[in-house]
Amino acid sequence: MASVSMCNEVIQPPRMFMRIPSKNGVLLTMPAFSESENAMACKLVTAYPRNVEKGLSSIIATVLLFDPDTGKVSAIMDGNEITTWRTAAASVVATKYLNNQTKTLAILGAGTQARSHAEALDLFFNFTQIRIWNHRYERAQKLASNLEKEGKSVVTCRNAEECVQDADVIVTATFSSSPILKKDWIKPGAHINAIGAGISHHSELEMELYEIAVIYTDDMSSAKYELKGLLDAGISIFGEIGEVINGSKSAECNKITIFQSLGMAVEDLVSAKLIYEEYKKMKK
Ligand SMILES: NC(=O)C1=CN([C@@H]2O[C@H](COP(=O)(O)OP(=O)(O)OC[C@H]3O[C@@H](n4cnc5c(N)ncnc54)[C@H](O)[C@@H]3O)[C@@H](O)[C@H]2O)C=CC1
Ligand SMILES: O=C([O-])C1=[NH+]CCC1
Repeated sequence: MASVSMCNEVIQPPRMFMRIPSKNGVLLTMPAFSESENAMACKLVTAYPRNVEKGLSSIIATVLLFDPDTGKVSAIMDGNEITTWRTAAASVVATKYLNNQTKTLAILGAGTQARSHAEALDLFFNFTQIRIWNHRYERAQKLASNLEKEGKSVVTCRNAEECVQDADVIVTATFSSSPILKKDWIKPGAHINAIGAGISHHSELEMELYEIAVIYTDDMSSAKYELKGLLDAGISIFGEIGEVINGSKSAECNKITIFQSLGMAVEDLVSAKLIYEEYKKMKK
């Protein structure tokens, strides 16, 4: 039986993955309950990297919000925007605690998460420069031109090494199943938000980088399953971002830090509850 992340007030079992190899897709079910919010939800989210060729999002999510007192469904809502922004919001928090230099932001990837990370991180840290690399260069150019319309200073790079050189904060947000970020390219003290994945959550960064960095994650009980590849290779996860926030773990800002984001159901839960409450106010 899988262990359940159950602090005093949140119940969040490890999510279920149903892989569909013939379609190169995966369906995840992500339930959570919060005592203090008196809220219960379950996100259903699919990841189909090849959807891009069909003009669809590669991540498609739906959130069911329940009345926690009866178990009755109170709302079914689109979960794409929730997933897009709550993931970037978690990276903003990680960056705030794990980095004290925020001049240059480098983003590897140019899809939905790359965009939300550029916007959310820049809103909070006001970078001097944002650099973008993507394996399809035209997509990097397209994202850069959209961000420039919002008045941001953006540079596109032809290779990932050039993009991350001397960067203070790095985001990886791709479907790459082989490393796109290497240890030797990164300056001491840089902070990495590792968001994306191919087959496993930790495929975007080379193993040597994990070996020298201090690794944080969002949920240790999920990490036992979803970061098994790292743990089996003898690499340890230093702690949760929440433990840095509550002071029980240190923020090793002078070292290379990695926030290995998995995505938590409780993030979707609180976002969905907020949206539902705003919706009810509007209907009055
Ligand atoms: N940690 C979390 O909570 C979340 C993680 N994700 C992950 O973030 C990643 C990006 O998601 P989205 O931005 O929604 O997808 P997207 O499809 O909008 O963007 C994907 C990006 O990866 C690039 N890419 C695709 N295959 C690649 C390859 N083999 N090598 C290098 N680059 C490649 C694409 O060109 C594009 O720039 C995915 O791995 C997804 O599973 C998504 C949502 C939440
Ligand atoms: O937390 C999340 O929603 C996801 N994590 C990886 C793909 C979608």
